[in-house]
Amino acid sequence: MRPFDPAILRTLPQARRPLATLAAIGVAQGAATIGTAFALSSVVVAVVKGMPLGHPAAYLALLFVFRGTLALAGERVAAAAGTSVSGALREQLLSRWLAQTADERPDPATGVTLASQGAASVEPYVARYLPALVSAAVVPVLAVLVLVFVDWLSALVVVLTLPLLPLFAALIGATTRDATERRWGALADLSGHFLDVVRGLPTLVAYGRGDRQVKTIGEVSQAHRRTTMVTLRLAFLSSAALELLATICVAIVAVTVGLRLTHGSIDLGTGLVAILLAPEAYWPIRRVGAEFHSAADGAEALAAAIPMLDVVSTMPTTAGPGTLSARDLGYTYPGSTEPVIEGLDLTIAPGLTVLTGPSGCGKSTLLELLAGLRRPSAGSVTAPPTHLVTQRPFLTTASIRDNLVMGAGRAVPDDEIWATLRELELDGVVAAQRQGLDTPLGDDGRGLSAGQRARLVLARAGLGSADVVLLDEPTAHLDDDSAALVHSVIRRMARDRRVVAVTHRPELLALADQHVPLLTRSIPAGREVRA
Ligand SMILES: Nc1ncnc2c1ncn2[C@@H]1O[C@H](COP(=O)(O)OP(=O)(O)OP(=O)(O)O)[C@@H](O)[C@H]1O
Repeated sequence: MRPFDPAILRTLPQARRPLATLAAIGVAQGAATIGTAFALSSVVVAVVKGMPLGHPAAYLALLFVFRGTLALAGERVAAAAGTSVSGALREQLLSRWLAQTADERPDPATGVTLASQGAASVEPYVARYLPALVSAAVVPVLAVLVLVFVDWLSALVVVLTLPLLPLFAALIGATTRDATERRWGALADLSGHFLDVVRGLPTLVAYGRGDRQVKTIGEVSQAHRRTTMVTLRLAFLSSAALELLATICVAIVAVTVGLRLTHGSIDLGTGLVAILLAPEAYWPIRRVGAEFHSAADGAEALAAAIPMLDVVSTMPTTAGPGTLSARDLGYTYPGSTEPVIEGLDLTIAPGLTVLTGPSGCGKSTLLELLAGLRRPSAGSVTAPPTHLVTQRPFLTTASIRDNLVMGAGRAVPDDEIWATLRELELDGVVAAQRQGLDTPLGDDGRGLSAGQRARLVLARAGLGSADVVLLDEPTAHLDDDSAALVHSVIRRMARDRRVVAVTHRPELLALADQHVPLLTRSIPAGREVRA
């Protein structure tokens, strides 16, 4: 974990301007702090020597107001920068993953952790840690430079003792890095496990296995708690250590100034400026040390996210309008040694093509390869943009209308939507909802039956603009009557598009123009063309 990775400026250009503003504010704060030391010592000297207080007091008041304004501006810019950078990071991660194949994307647990907690933890990194880092780079240098002119002996003490702070901070940082990595891993485990349990909750409860998960989640949470406590302990200890060190260093300056004051080798004003300036040289570095712990998660998340944003991904399918084919296609799942598909040559003719084959032979995998969602391990796929309806189609928490027109890429008039719904006998279901097409759907289409969901995603495919529609078991959840209706819609859809459907239903097979039976380990068992 580096204190600052310049890659953040390249990958997240939104960070450049606020960071430059924060740097400018940091320099101004440093200058104002030095000015305050002079003004304060003038006030004290005036009080001690009975001189007029007016001017020094006015300067001091002005400087306090100026510093307050700078602090307010800094807080505002930092907060805005934190939110905008973490939002931009989340957006870029998601759009990058969407442009990648399923094999290249991180596993769901890592992805969810990085895009949620990871992106959120970048906020304190940008809003608190980076401004502190800028101050630490600017203010001590300014303070020491001024001290050289004011009192070179105090400057020498500061220059000799100051490096101890970053040295200690670096030593503590090295330990923190390992603890943060462990904490990050524990968090990803917890998120992944929680995600799996929430997904499988109905099944677990139905089989009376819910209680076991309570125990497992308890164990994973305890592991996360332990790693978090280690990080917190380190944070408190290191803050205390840096605080102590800085206090000792300031005390050395104060003692030397005090001794010289009693010997009369230095005047009160100079001595006071030296004593007031010395802490300003140490304070910004102490603050970096303190902020470092709350920002460590953000730095870790950025270290994980930036390489993902740098990956340039090309879609595995070559767009060829009017052509949908595979040549010597092979596919092996990552981490597996056994290919699921091997040496597959396939040309999909216009009309309706039905893929059949025993369970597990790779039909769904083949559809994902044709859709460009997976990168072939061997051979190639040539395909125009496709619309894939999977066995577990995606419905989002938006209105029915938004879910329907998601793949259209154009403004779809309501008449067309209702006509498509009517074709699938869904118009009654939607019209019965209080808000009609504007009715919001819950996660995963909650509020609709499995059969209604299957018909809704078919309506979405019908409204879509892709030339090729790939359907994975489109009638698996439907009764015979609904299946017959869906089959006739698919048949009509295949009049002006290429439709490839995976099915176990002989009724759909009977309507096919082309039949591609696949054997185990998807080698075509000879092609059978019906029409
Ligand atoms: N993410 C994955 N990682 C590793 N192996 C996988 C993955 N998904 C599927 N497989 C394996 O690949 C093979 C083909 O799976 P696929 O889902 O393509 O079969 P299918 O023919 O569509 O099956 P079904 O008719 O039961 O839906 C199976 O043996 C399956 O275990």
